[in-house]
Order: sequence, then C-alpha cells, then structure tokens
Amino acid sequence: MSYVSIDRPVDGVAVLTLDRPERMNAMSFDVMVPVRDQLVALGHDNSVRAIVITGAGRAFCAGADQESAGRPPHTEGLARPGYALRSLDLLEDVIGTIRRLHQPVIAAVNGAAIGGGLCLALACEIRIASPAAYFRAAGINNGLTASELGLSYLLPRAVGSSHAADLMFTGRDLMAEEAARIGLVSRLADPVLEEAIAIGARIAELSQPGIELTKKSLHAGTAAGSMESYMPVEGIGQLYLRLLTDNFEEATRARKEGRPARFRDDLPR
Ligand SMILES: C/C=C/C(=O)SCCNC(=O)CCNC(=O)[C@H](O)C(C)(C)COP(=O)(O)OP(=O)(O)OC[C@H]1O[C@@H](n2cnc3c(N)ncnc32)[C@H](O)[C@@H]1OP(=O)(O)O
Repeated sequence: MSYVSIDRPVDGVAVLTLDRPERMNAMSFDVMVPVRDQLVALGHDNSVRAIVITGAGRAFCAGADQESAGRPPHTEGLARPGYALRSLDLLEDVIGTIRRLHQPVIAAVNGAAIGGGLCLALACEIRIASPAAYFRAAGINNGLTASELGLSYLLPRAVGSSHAADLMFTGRDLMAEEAARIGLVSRLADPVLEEAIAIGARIAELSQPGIELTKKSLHAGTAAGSMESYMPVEGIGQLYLRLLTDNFEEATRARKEGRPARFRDDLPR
C-alpha cells in the first residue's frame, strides 16, 4: 500500500500527493519515508523543473501521526525517547530535502495544514491555498512547543514576528483568507491544484539555471546577515549566467521581435 503518488500532469512539472486521506495525510513513517525518497528521486530527475506538493481528500496534512500503534520501523532496540527522536529526524529530513532540491516546490494547500503539515507547507518556496484551507501551529495545543520542524525560523519570515507569535502562542486556526492577507500564502485558488500546476508550468518554461540560482539565493539571502554582504553573491550568480548562457541576448531579441523567449541552457561559450 503506497501512501504517496507522483503524477506528471504537464511537461516539467511533478505533483507529489500525500495520499492517506482517512488519516488526513498525517505524517506517519509509512507516509513520510516515501515522501522523502520520492522528493530525492525527483531532485535527480532533470526533466522535472518544478514540484507541487498537495494532499488527497479534505486535508493537506494533519501533522504528526497521533494514531500509529506500536513502534515505527527501523527503531528496534530504542527506548521511546529514541524512536521519537528518529521520527523527528525523518520529518526534519523531509523539510531539509525540500529546501535542498534544485527545483522550486509549490505547496497546493487543499485543506487542513496542521502542526507538521503547516511546516511542510512553509518549507515550500511558493504556497497557494484553496478557500477551504486552514492552518494551525498545533504543537502548543498538544502540550508541546509550537516550535518544530523549522517553524520558528520559517513562520516569522513568512508573516512577520507579530503574526507568528499570535499563531504560535494561541494554536488558533488561521483560515485561508486571513492566511492570504498576512502573506502566509501568495494566492487563493479553486481548484488549487490546477493553479499550482499552472505556476509549475510557467517555471518550467524559464531558464533552468536561472530558476535554480534564484532558489539558492532566495534562501541564502533570507538568512544573510546584511544586504551589503549578500549583494555580491547575487551578482556572481547573475554574471555566471550572463557569461555561460545566451539567455540574456535571447530575451532582448525576443522582446524586440514581440515573441516569447526560447531559452537554451546548454550553450557553453
Ligand atoms: C513534529 C510535528 C508535530 C505535530 O505535527 S503536532 C500536530 C499533530 N496534529 C494535530 O494535532 C492534529 C490533530 N487533528 C485534528 O485536529 C483534526 O483531526 C483535523 C483538524 C486535522 C481535522 O478535523 P476534522 O475535519 O474534524 O476530521 P477528524 O474527524 O478529526 O479526522 C478525520 C480522521 O483523521 C484522523 N486524524 C486526524 N488527524 C490525525 C493525526 N494527526 N494523526 C492520525 N490521525 C489523524 C482522525 O482520527 C479521524 O479518524 P477516524 O475517522 O478514524 O476517527
């Protein structure tokens, strides 16, 4: 039984669906090990230029699996704190994998995104939501800390420290419209998956190294100590593509000729 499916609805775009709707796509080992492995495999597939993550059924992802009976696989001989840590390691690995992929990842949030599900959405570079979606920093409701899987790093950067604190201290539900208003998601769309695939298709048309370097600099720039120290790094990326591809000249020609640019990323000078 596989709880993850991969589709290729259009050239260059892969859709990974968490597919355990009866458990609201909660993050059990048997869901998240294949999620991690499939993401790594998509990362090595050069025909995939953008990845969409969504959930089957009513939820995007209900966070940590609260119903798994017994011991997760590969944890024989470990006491409970030991296998709880292994479970966290796996989820952190998924979040880190998304950030390390060279392709942009788009969260198509179709319903509840709770606890780790919120973190999964936040790890994606682009988040869009269905009007039915809602979000909850649920760790605090479960007697734990709301800080998990990068939330205290990612959420304030997405919505600002005041909104992040409001959500993390109260564990309240953030409905789709408010999520769009405070910038947690960039668009609301119905059907959300169709819109996410269209965004992926647009990305797939563009220069691949340009997109890859943009992803790297988006993350490095967010973490940089100062704009002045970071601008030269951005500049090196620009120069690298300017010197190694013909894309800038092609974009200029295309603009003058009133046609879409045809980027070729395989032109060594
Ligand atoms: C490191 C990471 C930490 C974390 O992620 S902490 C956060 C852990 N997650 C949660 O606290 C969420 C708990 N779940 C809920 O609050 C609600 O559920 C939802 C908001 C997700 C959905 O509510 P509704 O639409 O009313 O559906 P329903 O009847 O509660 O759930 C449908 C079925 O899904 C199962 N389910 C829901 N969440 C989880 C989960 N996290 N782990 C395992 N199963 C879950 C339920 O039990 C139920 O199943 P059945 O129909 O057999 O009663």
